[in-house]
Parts: sequence; C-alpha cells; structure tokens
Amino acid sequence: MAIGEVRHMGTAVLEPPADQVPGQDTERETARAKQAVDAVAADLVARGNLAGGEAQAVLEAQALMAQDPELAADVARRVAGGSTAERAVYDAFGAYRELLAAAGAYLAGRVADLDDVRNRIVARLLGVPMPGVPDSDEPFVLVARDLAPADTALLDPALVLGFITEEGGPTSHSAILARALGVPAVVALPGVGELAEGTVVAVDGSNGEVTVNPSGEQRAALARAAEERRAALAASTGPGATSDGHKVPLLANIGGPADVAGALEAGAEGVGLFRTEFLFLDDSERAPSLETQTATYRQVLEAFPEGRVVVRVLDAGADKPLAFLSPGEEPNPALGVRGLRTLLDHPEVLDTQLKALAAAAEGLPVYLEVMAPMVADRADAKAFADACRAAGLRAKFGAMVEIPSAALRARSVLQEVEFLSLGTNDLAQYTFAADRQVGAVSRLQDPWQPALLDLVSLSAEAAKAEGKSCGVCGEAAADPLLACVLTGLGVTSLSMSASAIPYVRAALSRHTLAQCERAAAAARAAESAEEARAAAEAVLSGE
Ligand SMILES: C=C(OP(=O)(O)O)C(=O)O
Ligand SMILES: [Mg+2]
Repeated sequence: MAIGEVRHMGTAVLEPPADQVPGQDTERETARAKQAVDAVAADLVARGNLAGGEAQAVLEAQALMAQDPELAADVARRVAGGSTAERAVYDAFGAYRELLAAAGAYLAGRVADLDDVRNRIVARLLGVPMPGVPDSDEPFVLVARDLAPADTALLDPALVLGFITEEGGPTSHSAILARALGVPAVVALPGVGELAEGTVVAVDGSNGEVTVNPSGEQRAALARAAEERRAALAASTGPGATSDGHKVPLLANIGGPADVAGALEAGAEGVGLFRTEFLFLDDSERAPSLETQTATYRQVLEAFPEGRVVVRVLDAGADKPLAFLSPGEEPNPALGVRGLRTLLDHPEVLDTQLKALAAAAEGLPVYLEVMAPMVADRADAKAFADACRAAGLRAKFGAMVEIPSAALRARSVLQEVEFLSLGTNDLAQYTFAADRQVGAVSRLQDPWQPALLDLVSLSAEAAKAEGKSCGVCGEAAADPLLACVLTGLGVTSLSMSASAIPYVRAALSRHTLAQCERAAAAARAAESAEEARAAAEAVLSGE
C-alpha cells in the first residue's frame, strides 16, 4: 500500500521537425542515426544487466527491436530521400508501429515497447532528456498509460512508491515485473491518465483499489491496515503451512540465476517455475548451446540443495515469440503453434534442453522436476514424457495445465506424467477467450472467476485420485486470499514471485485447512469474480 502524489510518465511523443537536409549531408545523417540506434541498444542491454532476471531478457528483446535490420534499411532509405536522422527514425518507427497496431490486439503490447525505443532514439538524436520515469527528489506514485519494460525494470522502489496504469492486464509483463519488484501496482484502470499531476492517491496493490484524495481518516485506516500487514509478515517465517499444520510448499517463480538470491531471501522452499525461455532471448537465430544451458541450469540447481526445482522447458510463441522457432504469420498466435507444440516441431531443441538439464543435475542432491507448457491432452503428455526418457533425464516429468482440455481430462494426462502445475495465466486466457495482453478484456483474466476455480478443482481432485501432486505457478498463487482458496481446492504447492511469498505465508498461517476448504466452496458457489472474492473473504475473516 502506498500514499503519495501523482507524477505522470513522460509519454509525449517527441516529434522532430520535418526539415530536409542537402545531399552532401546524407552520409553524416546515416552515421548519426546508426550511432544513436547502437547507443540506445547498448543502454537497454546495460539496464538489463543491472536489472537481471526476467527484466533483463525483456530489455534485451527491446534492444534487438532497436537494431532490427528492416527498420535500419527504412531509416537509411528515408535519410537518402533528404530526411534528418531524427525525422527518418521517427517516420520509420511510425510506419512499423502502424503495421503492428493494424496486426490486431495481440500485438498491442508490443506497440508500447516500440514507442519507447523510438522515443529513446529520437531523444538521443535531439539531445533532449530521455522520456520515461519523471525526475523527482520526492517519492511519488507513477501514473502511465502503460509501462515499457525498460522503465519498470529500473523503477527505484525508494522513489516510486507505487504505480497505476491505464492499460495492461493482471498477467501482462508490466504486472509480473512489478510484482517481482515488490511495489504496489494497479493495472488496467481506465481514466487514471486524467488525474492532475500532484493529486494525492492511495494505491492498494493487495486489492487493486485506488483512493483519490483520501481523507485524514481514510489515510489513518489505510496506514493501520498496512502496518498490521507488515507486522503479520514479520511474524511469519518457515515453511508454508495452514495454522493446523497442513503443509503447502511455497516456491519461487524465476527467470534465471539472477532471481535466485531474491528467492532464497524470501524463504522460498524451492523453485516452482523456472521460465527457461528468457535464456533463449539472447540470440534470435539459434538456441543456446548444450554447454551454455547446462552451466545456467546448474547455477540454479546448486542453489537449492535438498530442495525442489521445477524447470519448464521452452515456452516459445504468442506472448514469448522467438524468431527461429515461431512459425510465420498466424491469425491467432495464442491459439497457434506455441509451447510444447513448438518443441514437438523442433525435437532437436527439446532434446538439447533435456540433455542439458540431465547434465546440470548430475551429482547434485536436488529434486529436479521438468514440465511442459501448453499440454492439451494425453498424447501431448506422452510425447513429452517420451522425449524426457529418450534424453536420459532422471527427474519427475510433469504437465502444465494451461488449456481447459487438460484440466477436464486431468486423470488421462496423469497416466503419462507424475505431476500437474496449473498455469492460471494461460488457463484464464483460454477459458475465457481473453487475450492476456489486452487490457480491454482484463475483467475476464481475473483468476477469481468461478469457472477458473472449477478447473483448478477438477485438476487438483484428479491428482489426488492418482496420488500425484498438483501445484499452481500462475499469478493466482501470489494473491494471499486466493492462495488460501487454492489450498482449499486441494492444490499441493504454490509458486510465485519471491516478493509475494511472505504475504502468502502469513495468510496461510492464519487459517486452518478446513477454513480454506469452506472459503473455496463459497468462492465456487459465487456467480462472479467479485462475489467469489467477497465470499472467500467473508469465510476467512469469520463473518
Ligand atoms: C505460469 C504461466 O506461464 P507464463 O505466465 O510464463 O505463460 C501461466 O500461464 O500461468
Ligand atoms: Mg503460460
């Protein structure tokens, strides 16, 4: 929870004058453009190195965007036609932006990243300050249309008390990175851009509420609630469990070795989701070598002796495109060849990854579990388990439940694998036909939707009947109240951004398993996400 004055993100597009330059200056302007592009790309990579983890991969992807050869050719063509370097960059990126925007809602998220890159290059060429997070010596609440990964990654939690965005959904990149940072954030709040600079707001990241000009009384109540939460956090330590001792291991979601320290600090009992695709974003042409992958995986596995580490094999496509693997144009990339489907089309990539994991775990006392994203049915689960066996991998093999079919027929999927892990971000996307990158449909991405809870329950019950485990590794697990409901639905472990672990641990430790079960039943009996949340809250607060 944060209270502070609103500062708006500097999103104004810098439009350079459309001056013409004489022919003899073409060479100089071309060189200036190239220099600015390279400097901005280097800056993004440097920011990535500073930020580490998932943010690093996102920033590096943006650096690649800046240096896209087709964009460079368009800039050169415009300079040859008499444009200044800054105008050529502005126009070339503008044309590309229109293409992206016209390509449909799916690419809308990418437009914000592209605009950010364009603004950075143009600002550099004009010699004006970079647009982005406002300069301020006083802490403030940042308000933006959407946040580019470059800005979210470097937000200084000492200055940025919290942030509010108009666009983006609860499972968009910005929200996931904010959670990793541990600052309160509210996303997809229409109209917030109209708040006057300097307005005092209270941002409650735990329930998504923003109070404008809170009264003294409201402020005091909010501060009291925040203080109570802090005290509860400080008091909760040790492994995750309900107050009557029902164990629910609390695991961390990580993007690579850089996230390990934060996970350990938060008391993670292991890793429940290692998103390996971030390792693959470095090179748009090919997969990292067996050796590079082995070394990276080993760094993570070494950090959790006697712990559990669940590695997800490459999840390329849709919101995580990889040029060398993702198929060409698809009308609906989220419904196309992605996740396990991509790997089954490129068995050599899957085989190298599994062999690297086998080599990395060699001789280590870690409990390695490997799972496939986007498993639709038993045939998918079998193809993945066969590939694991063929690679000589000694680990538990599992399937992510991200497609409703896998939840509906979870027992059949479990004939082939040893565990399930619910990816609630994609499960919501596919259950409600609501693209997770589109703010306009964020109501439907709410993991409190009773239909989603039904699918969680089906999966957890199937796992119980088969004597196997069923965790949750989507963003749903990071919501303390929902974590209690998921536990009540029979989920056996919860994996989340490290910063959420203390909150979830504290919430679980306040309730018995039976209370969690009652809250789960009440939530499932509701007719909407809001009702489900209120019903669970009422049960758990003893109303
Ligand atoms: C954990 C998940 O995977 P990702 O967010 O990486 O798609 C999910 O879909 O819930
Ligand atoms: Mg997913």
